[in-house]
Amino acid sequence: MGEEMNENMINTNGAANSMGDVNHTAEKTTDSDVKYYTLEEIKAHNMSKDVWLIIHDKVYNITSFLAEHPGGEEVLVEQAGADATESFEDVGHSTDARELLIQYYIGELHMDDRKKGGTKVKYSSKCSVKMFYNNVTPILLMLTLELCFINNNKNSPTGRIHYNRRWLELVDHMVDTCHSCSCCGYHVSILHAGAQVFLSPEAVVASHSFCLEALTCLTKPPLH
Ligand code: HEM
Repeated sequence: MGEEMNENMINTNGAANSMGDVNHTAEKTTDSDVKYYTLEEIKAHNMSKDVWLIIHDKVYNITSFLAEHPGGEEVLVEQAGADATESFEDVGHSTDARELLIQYYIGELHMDDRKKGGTKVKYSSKCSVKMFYNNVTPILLMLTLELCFINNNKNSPTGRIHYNRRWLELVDHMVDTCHSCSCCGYHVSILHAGAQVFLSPEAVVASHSFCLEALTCLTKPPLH
């Protein structure tokens, strides 16, 4: 069975990590009742009606979630009793998916079975390039839009107000869809009109459609 945490063990509770991981243990247990499971114990729960997974050194009993998983039961059963960190992160699960995890949390992977340096997923250069383009492209697009608009409408105050309204809607939308990056928790911040807006790749991707919408809107004559 799981081993109670002793005083010499490192407490991983409450530590915000760079993976955008949800902090479960602080909500579910106190320091003294964190359960530690060995890899051997976890491996035993590898059947389609009994599935435990390790994600970022945390142990989840997801048996009751199998049928609800939007990505299907099969992918979860394939990972049963093992470390699913990499597959979980590869899919690029949303913040909602990460929050869902909380209710299935049962404990921590035993310290002796943890990989040195933690289970940080190494991102391929392809992923970094994708993240760079996801984050930088819409910002450049928005700046270009703004410059074009200022250039074309400098003599039209109504046009400027119209544009500002679109811009604010755009910013609001980004705030609404603010997430930490589903693969590494990375945030990008931009400063606009005194308000700090946090962008994640997901929010940025969402903003693409808004940028295009704004572009369409700006190409129409401003409302008078
Ligand atoms: C046990 C923890 C897991 C939870 C709570 C979870 C939750 C979710 C949720 C809520 C979604 C809907 C999309 C989203 O919100 O991101 C999803 C989609 C998906 N998940 Fe999971 N998931 C888990 C583990 C995994 C694992 C280990 C794999 C891979 C082996 C996986 C593969 C997928 C796939 C392929 C999709 C569909 C993505 C798509 O259609 O865009 N999931 N999951």
